[in-house]
Amino acid sequence: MTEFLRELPKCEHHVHLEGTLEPSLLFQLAERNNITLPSNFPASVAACNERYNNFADLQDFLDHYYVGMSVLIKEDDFYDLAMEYFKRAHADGCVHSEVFFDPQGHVERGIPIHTVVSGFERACKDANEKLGTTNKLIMCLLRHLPAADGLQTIASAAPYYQAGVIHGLGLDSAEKPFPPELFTDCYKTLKDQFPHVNLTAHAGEEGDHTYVTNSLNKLNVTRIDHGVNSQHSDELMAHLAENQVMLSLCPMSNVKLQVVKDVSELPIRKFLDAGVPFSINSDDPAYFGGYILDNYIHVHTRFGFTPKEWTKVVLNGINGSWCDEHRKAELRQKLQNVETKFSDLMTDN
Ligand SMILES: Nc1ncnc2[nH]cnc12
Ligand SMILES: [Zn+2]
Repeated sequence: MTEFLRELPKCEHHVHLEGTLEPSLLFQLAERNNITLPSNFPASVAACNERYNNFADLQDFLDHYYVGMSVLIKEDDFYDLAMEYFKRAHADGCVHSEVFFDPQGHVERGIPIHTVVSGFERACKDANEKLGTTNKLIMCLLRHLPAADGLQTIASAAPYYQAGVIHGLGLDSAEKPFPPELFTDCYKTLKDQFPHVNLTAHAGEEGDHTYVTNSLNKLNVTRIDHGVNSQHSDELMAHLAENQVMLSLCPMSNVKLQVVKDVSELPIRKFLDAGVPFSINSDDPAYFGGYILDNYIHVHTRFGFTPKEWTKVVLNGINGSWCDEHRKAELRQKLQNVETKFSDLMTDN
């Protein structure tokens, strides 16, 4: 079954490039860039891994994550970070990734947005040429910063949206007490300027289901990142299913950040049965102990989806991706090839 899960042409829609910073690369970059980490930062790879098993909640993780990213200084650092992720995801059978990054976390440290985007863009191109994967960049706004800061960030990123280098806008960082409606102007401003831009937002991770509803209604997003708390509103569940609004779920993240004690407590079977589309993602894999395939395996061992159910999940991921129709058709063909290869597994319901 693991081989079947590996070979499925998986799409990842929820991964923060800064969250793919493995401790080994973090220390390597700290040395390369002469960065002294704060004295309370874990001093070794082993100490990092121990710390990563003990996040109290989202904020506790974020406090560490923002310090971790301080080792990223040069264009090559951003390139190396993204390229490591693309190689790792490819080894897991991920064929298409839509990746978040947090420019404000770099610009506020004096790193020009151009340095960040150029490094990531070059990695996207190289991954496409060398690995055959397709990749899209989604810029996120940090919701703990004022919307005015978000508007400035949007203005500074306009050339990259114009050039098609950045494809989407997201909203991340501490969810409570920063509800989506604080960023209505930011989303509207970008969408007015670039009507083809794709919109998403983190919602319903720690915030309740109204964060999901308000992201849909006030920000006009077409996708929701996490969204697990949608389960508490029947009306919202029906809306998500009827309008095929995809949730980008991150099972291992939800355990590490204490949203649930175990993946088995997540409403994944409920979403599947209700026809709410979702994809399975790694969020911040360097911090949460697993990349995309590990997340698939965690879900499989808890929910025992049949191969047919898995192909449905993967098909929903392809359909919910922001790649063009030609690429989607290619990915559907890859999925059919896997179904043929594993036809002896596909006989049940
Ligand atoms: N899981 C998460 N939720 C909100 N913001 C994030 N930034 C990185 N990971 C995040
Ligand atoms: Zn996230």
